[in-house]
Amino acid sequence: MLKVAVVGASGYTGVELLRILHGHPEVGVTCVTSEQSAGKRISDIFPSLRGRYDQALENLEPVRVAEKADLIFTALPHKAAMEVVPTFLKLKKRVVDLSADYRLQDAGEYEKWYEPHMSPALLKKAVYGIPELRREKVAGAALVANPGCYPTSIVLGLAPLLRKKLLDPATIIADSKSGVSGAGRSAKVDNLYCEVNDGFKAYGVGGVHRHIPEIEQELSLLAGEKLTISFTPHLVPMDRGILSTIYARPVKKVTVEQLVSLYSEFYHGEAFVRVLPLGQFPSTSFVRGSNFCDIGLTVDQRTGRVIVVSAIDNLVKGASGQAVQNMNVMYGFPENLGLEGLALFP
Ligand SMILES: NC(=O)C1=CN([C@@H]2O[C@H](COP(=O)(O)OP(=O)(O)OC[C@H]3O[C@@H](n4cnc5c(N)ncnc54)[C@H](OP(=O)(O)O)[C@@H]3O)[C@@H](O)[C@H]2O)C=CC1
Ligand SMILES: CC(=O)N[C@@H](CCC(=O)OP(=O)(O)O)C(=O)O
Repeated sequence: MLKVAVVGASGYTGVELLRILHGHPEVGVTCVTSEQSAGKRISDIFPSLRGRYDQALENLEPVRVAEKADLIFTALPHKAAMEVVPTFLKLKKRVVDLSADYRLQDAGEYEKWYEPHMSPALLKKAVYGIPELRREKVAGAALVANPGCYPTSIVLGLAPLLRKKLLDPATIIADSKSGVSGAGRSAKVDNLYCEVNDGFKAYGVGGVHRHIPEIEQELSLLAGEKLTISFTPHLVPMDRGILSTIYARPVKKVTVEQLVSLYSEFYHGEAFVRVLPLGQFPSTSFVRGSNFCDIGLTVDQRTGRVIVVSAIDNLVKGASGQAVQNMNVMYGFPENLGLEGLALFP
């Protein structure tokens, strides 16, 4: 039995990890932490866990956490994660970090978009964990940087076209919409019911969202050249889900049939990427609660642009499901263990 700790278990991605790990036959959760609710039972905060996870939330004391677990999921805000991850690694524990702290390879970029990095040497050692694209490196990693939710939907959405160098890399526009759980569980006026329930808004407009360097890093690696993108996130009145609509100009004429066959081949054998048949496009409802990324494809006949629509659940393939998928790869478990049975809502 692999002993795991969920650090930040009182947050949305933390409780989603518990939901998923409950169905994982190889894992026992030996430690859960919280900042404000230490001492309370986790099932008092999330009553759906009653009878399954009733243990007390602990304060985050890294050495104590490390004593109790072999693998630690850090489901903390950025900065809080890099305050503890180096200690876990020093104590020879493996870490899947759900925050943004180890996703960028370049400390200067991290400082530009976030703040000065506290353990820049670890940026080179961390593996950006999209298993479909980097399975072997994930398998041997001590520290996996679990990707952001928007980046997951965009990187999986563009990987086949970029690897085959079929896109003009200067023409990519990604327009993404997220449910409100993407902003986390802590109280913020912008996320109150009356602020979000009856409207649909863009935010981070004009190339300022902190996921931009992460998306550009990964797309540039796929393309084999440095590229920039236009990215605009939107907040939608729903709990969960991300839908990204991505536009780009192909370098040569491509048909819809060719696109569907390119993607079907690229993702052949992947448990969690579903390329939809010609003429079909995903909805966030298709992937709700599951670890799937659904992708629909077409070519705009008037402009010649390729259009990719990808849908994920931000808390599952966009966070905790992908984290468990990474864990499965790291420990040699079947990659879909504990993930296959997640609800398929009709
Ligand atoms: N929500 C999403 O869809 C996604 C989130 N992520 C990333 O995953 C991480 C977790 O996100 P999410 O679960 O949404 O966040 P939440 O705000 O819902 O939860 C954060 C958790 O961290 C704890 N915490 C906060 N600050 C500290 C601190 N200084 N020391 C110790 N514990 C602390 C909180 O405890 P308490 O409850 O006591 O405040 C809570 O358990 C973030 O980095 C986020 O950006 C990544 C992909 C998707
Ligand atoms: C709706 C919403 O607010 N979403 C968050 C992204 C959540 C996320 O996954 O970001 P990190 O993992 O990189 O922290 C945002 O736009 O900041």
